[in-house]
Amino acid sequence: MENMDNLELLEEAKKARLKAYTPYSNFKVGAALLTKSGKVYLGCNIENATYTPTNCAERTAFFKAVSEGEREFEKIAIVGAKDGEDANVMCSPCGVCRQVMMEFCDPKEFQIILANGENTCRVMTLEELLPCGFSSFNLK
Ligand SMILES: O=c1ccn([C@H]2C[C@H](O)[C@@H](CO)O2)c(=O)[nH]1
Ligand SMILES: [Zn+2]
Repeated sequence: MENMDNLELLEEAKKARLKAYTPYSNFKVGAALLTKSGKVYLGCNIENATYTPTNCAERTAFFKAVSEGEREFEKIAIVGAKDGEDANVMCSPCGVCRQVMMEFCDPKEFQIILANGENTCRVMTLEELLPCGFSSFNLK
């Protein structure tokens, strides 16, 4: 699936969203992460009764991929909404997830695909979502 387009990736994110474990917020998120080699890793949010250990969909997808040896990423599609509401509403990644993306992605190249109400999407670079981000380059 090397040339997977943004709408196809969004469809994968919607499938991932069906697996979300959200008994506390009822806000379900799905993410589909495309590697440079063309593989797709899906993630959903996973909540916890003590709240803090909750993992976002985006980080689930990244951690699954990284734990399988992946290090190079092209783009991620994200869909999120309350149960029973339109999942094509724009759900942008939280600050913690943006920082995790910063660890593995070129901020000028990595694309974040957000769905909107018409099921078309807005595409932003990581740099646009996390300007002046801190990364391993700062520690060199
Ligand atoms: O981009 C986002 C924003 C929120 N959440 C999750 C965390 C929590 O389970 C719920 C409400 O914040 O949505 C994500 O997975 N990704
Ligand atoms: Zn997050």
